[in-house]
Order: sequence, then structure tokens, then C-alpha cells
Amino acid sequence: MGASIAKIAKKLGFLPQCRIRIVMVGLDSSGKTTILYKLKLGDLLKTKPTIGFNVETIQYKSICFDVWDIGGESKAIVFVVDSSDRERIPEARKELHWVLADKELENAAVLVLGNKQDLSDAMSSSEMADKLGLHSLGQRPWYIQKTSACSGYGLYEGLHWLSNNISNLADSCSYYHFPNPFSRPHKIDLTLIEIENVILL
Ligand SMILES: Nc1nc2c(ncn2[C@@H]2O[C@H](COP(=O)(O)OP(=O)(O)OP(=O)(O)O)[C@@H](O)[C@H]2O)c(=O)[nH]1
Ligand SMILES: [Mg+2]
Repeated sequence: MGASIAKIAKKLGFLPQCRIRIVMVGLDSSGKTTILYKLKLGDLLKTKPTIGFNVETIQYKSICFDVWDIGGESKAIVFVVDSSDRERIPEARKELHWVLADKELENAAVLVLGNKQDLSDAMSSSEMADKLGLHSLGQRPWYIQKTSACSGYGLYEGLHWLSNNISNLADSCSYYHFPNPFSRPHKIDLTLIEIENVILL
């Protein structure tokens, strides 16, 4: 159904935009809130440990993402790791695999943000992939994007990967809306929900 609406819209010359559900999780202090507000505001915020979750809508150029929501099936999961913290990587691995065992996330694409790359001795992508056990994820699409929430490095590249790796994007949209053809093209409406604690899933 979603795909046919998209086809009709394309024939009419519209680029449909849609809503996709994504969640962002990770250990405390890995940088989730900083990433969220860097994407939202372009600014570096001084954060406090999050209680509960944060929800924000984000505009981004050419990808049709949309909603980060709590509960329900999600199309992608963003897992944030402090890549300078080797001591806690076994804990991060445990949390990631625990989250991915959730039935609601069984088809979700997995984007790992290896955050805090600006710090010395940050882990490489291959070290993180090994230590997080990503090679055991089977057919599920996954990718590690190195980021620094402080500078914004890598954040949009991560969103770009998601846009290309959410399976059946057209059918995954929970609704379409058709942007004004005279407005700036390829604008994205992305709502992020940052989840503080995986138990909320
Ligand atoms: N050097 C560096 N510090 C970062 C980066 N991202 C976040 N931080 C810092 O890491 C600390 C924790 O960041 P938060 O964004 O609050 O982490 P969080 O994952 O939301 O933490 P909880 O809400 O406790 O789960 C803050 O002092 C941030 O300024 C980064 O890319 N580089
Ligand atoms: Mg937080």
C-alpha cells in the first residue's frame, strides 16, 4: 500500500516524505543527548544525565526518515558507544545484544555510533565491531559510524547510512505527506526519541 502511494506521488512529481520509527540507546554517558541536540540545534549543549527520554524533531536534507518512538516495532536502532571507554565495552556489548533480542526490533537495521572520536586512543571501527560482537548479527544490516557529538563529525553520515539501509523504506512509512513542490526540495522531517534506559523499550 505504502509503495503504491509512493509511486503515484512520484508520477505526480512529488517527493513523498514519510515517517520511520527509530530508537537511540546506549550506556549512560555515551553521548546520546549530546548527539540528539547537536543534530537538532547544531549546538553543543551541556548535558545532565537524562531521566526518562528526550524527543526532538529534526530537519535533514534528502532522506525520508521520521519518527523515533517508544514501544512498537522499530525500523532501526541507533546504538551509541563511548569509543574511548574500553573498560565498559563488554557492558555495552551486553546491552546491545539484549536490546536486539527484542522481538519488536528483529528486523531493525543497526547503526552503531562510535562516539567521542575526538578523544585520544578512541577505538577503531574494526575494534568496536569485534568487541561488540557485530559479526554475529547475521543478515541484519549493521554499520559502525565514527562520530564526535562535540564537533558533529559523522552524525549526518550515520543518518545517510540509515536512509539507505532501512528495509522496504516505502512500505515502512507509517504515513506519507506530500511537501509543497515550491518549498525547498528534499527536506527531511526526522523526529528523534532518545531513550535513557533500555527497560523503556
Ligand atoms: N569528548 C567528547 N565528549 C562527549 C562527546 N559526546 C558527548 N560527550 C560528553 O559526554 C558526557 C555525557 O554526554 P551525554 O550526551 O549526557 O550522554 P548520555 O548518553 O545522554 O548520558 P545519559 O543521559 O546518562 O544516558 C557529557 O559530558 C558530554 O559533553 C564527544 O563526541 N566527545
Ligand atoms: Mg542523556
